[in-house]
Amino acid sequence: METTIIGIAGGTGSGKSTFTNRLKQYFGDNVTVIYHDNYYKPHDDLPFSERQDMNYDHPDALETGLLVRHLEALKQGKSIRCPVYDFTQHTRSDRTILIQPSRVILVEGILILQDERLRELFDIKIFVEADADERILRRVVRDMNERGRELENIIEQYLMTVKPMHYLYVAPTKNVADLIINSGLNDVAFDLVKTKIQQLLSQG
Ligand SMILES: Nc1ncnc2c1ncn2[C@@H]1O[C@H](COP(=O)(O)OP(=O)(O)O)[C@@H](O)[C@H]1O
Ligand SMILES: O=c1ccn([C@@H]2O[C@H](COP(=O)(O)O)[C@@H](O)[C@H]2O)c(=O)[nH]1
Repeated sequence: METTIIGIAGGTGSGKSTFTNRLKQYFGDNVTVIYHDNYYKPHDDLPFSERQDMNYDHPDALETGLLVRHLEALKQGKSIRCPVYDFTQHTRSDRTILIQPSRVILVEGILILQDERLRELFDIKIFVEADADERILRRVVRDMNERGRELENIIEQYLMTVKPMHYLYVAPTKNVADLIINSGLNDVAFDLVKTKIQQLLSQG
């Protein structure tokens, strides 16, 4: 089976999960989704207070080599066990998820287009664009509701690491994207990518 891998990047809060999850909801088991976020390095050897202050927006924070090996295995028709990251604890959980190979694989994450090995594996590279003020506002709401964070901590992390790393490592990757999408809720972009995936699935 041929495999097409689509990378979906964008800054934090840009709407890349929203866009990816909409495709997953539409295609169900015909499409596999892998989140780079699940490949954050584990730090259970450190106390929570130290884990809280780490830079999670630098490429070195992620075990990207493992993701590369997993994508290569999926391309070869092998299943993989994907790690599961726990954002409330800032470390990897004990769980893994069994992921089966499929015709189309979506890979989502802030830094996926920054890594040359991943770029080589992607057949289509998408960047979801959104203004910085909208992204941080969404992140505040999301991190407080879903990731157990407090406002002060979100603001400090944003100014110390998230914002500078975004401009150093994430924003420049817009230039290597095949497609730049204005918002994760963009219906035209959704229809275009949906049609492309339908075409790939019908080719088998
Ligand atoms: N265009 C949009 N308008 C309003 N809210 C949005 C939009 N895109 C995403 N959101 C909301 O913002 C939050 C973060 O979006 P998400 O897709 O998780 O971002 P990312 O995966 O890029 O960090 C979610 O609660 C989502 O529902
Ligand atoms: O332990 C961690 C690991 C990551 N983060 C933050 O997550 C975002 C990336 O996730 P998005 O869903 O794209 O927003 C990244 O900006 C890291 O700062 C974290 O806070 N803690």
